[in-house]
Amino acid sequence: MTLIVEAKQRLGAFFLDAAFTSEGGVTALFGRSGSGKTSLIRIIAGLARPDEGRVVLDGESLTETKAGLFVPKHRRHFGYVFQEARLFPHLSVRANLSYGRWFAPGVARGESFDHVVDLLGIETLLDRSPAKLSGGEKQRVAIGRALLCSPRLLLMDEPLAALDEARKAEILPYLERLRDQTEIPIVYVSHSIAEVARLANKVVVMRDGGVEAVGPAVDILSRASAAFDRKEAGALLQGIVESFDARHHLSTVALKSGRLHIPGAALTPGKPVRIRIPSRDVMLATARPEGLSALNIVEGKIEQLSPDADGTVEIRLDCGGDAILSRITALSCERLDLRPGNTVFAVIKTVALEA
Ligand SMILES: Nc1ncnc2c1ncn2[C@@H]1O[C@H](COP(=O)(O)OP(=O)(O)OP(=O)(O)O)[C@@H](O)[C@H]1O
Repeated sequence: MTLIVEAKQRLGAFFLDAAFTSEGGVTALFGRSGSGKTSLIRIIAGLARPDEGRVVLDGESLTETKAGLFVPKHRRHFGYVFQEARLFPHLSVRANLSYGRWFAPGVARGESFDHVVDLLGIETLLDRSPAKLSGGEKQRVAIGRALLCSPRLLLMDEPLAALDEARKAEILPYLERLRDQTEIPIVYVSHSIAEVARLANKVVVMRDGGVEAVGPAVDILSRASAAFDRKEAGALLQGIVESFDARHHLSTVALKSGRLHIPGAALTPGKPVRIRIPSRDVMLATARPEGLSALNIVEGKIEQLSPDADGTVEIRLDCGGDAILSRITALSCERLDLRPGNTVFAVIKTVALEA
């Protein structure tokens, strides 16, 4: 699967000028509110025509302004999931799901009804009406309906934004299954680092209508960027579960830089996992600390210091090939006399497991 997107469009005072390609999996369009994510996904969907540009899926041009070509939305055979589930209130869940089938092209390979119901865990909801579903359940049904249209591409615009944290946590594993168990490529719009860190293979960072950065999730999310919410910024690392200590409820995950101990869920040894370390939860020490309750202390070399106007500094460490970010005050940075090339010890307070 190859998707090529190039678009220039003037929208009032806003100018969208963005391009990216996707090779399948989940491609996240990530950026702050107003950066142009929805405008770009509307162009991919065929809901809007760019002033200049093209959308090409597997060699087939769907939008090609130079040639005056524009395939309308309903003939693109894409699936859509929006922030609000938009189910038909007068139809049961089953009828809502079956509705999608009407729009599936006759010869489409398609997911079977039973498989989609199973994938999304909605079997017990089939005879209910949408009014009797929670927000998370409605959204799972909306995803099911989109899947049953046998889409060539699934476009998801902030599908979790309207849900509270508990509902988000409930639905994320289903999105992971969707990514891992179907071959449908997904373009996923979000401004949440946690969601993108968990789901995306590739990340396109949008800023002021343009593409600020594009690349594998693990690389992009570990970079300092103005597009990231300060509270959420941090490093994303890839590791393998080594062991689980049932007595202490602690998993050990092997990274390039060593091992991290992660409290909570029992993880299966051998399983690849993604780990996110928020930069504000990483303290630095110039000597290996002793007598500290923190379980995770990693040695690294300072690669880069990026001071901010608010009196803090983001420090990027190279820890044996893994990048770890730390945000500390400019005063601490001065007192410790931190400079590029120095060896330091990162004291990690929290580690979030993303998959
Ligand atoms: N039809 C339009 N006319 C004028 N301005 C527009 C139009 N559509 C979008 N804009 C402007 O373009 C900018 C980008 O909007 P867009 O909805 O693409 O951003 P976004 O990144 O999806 O934001 P959010 O995360 O808040 O949904 C905004 O400043 C918006 O006001």
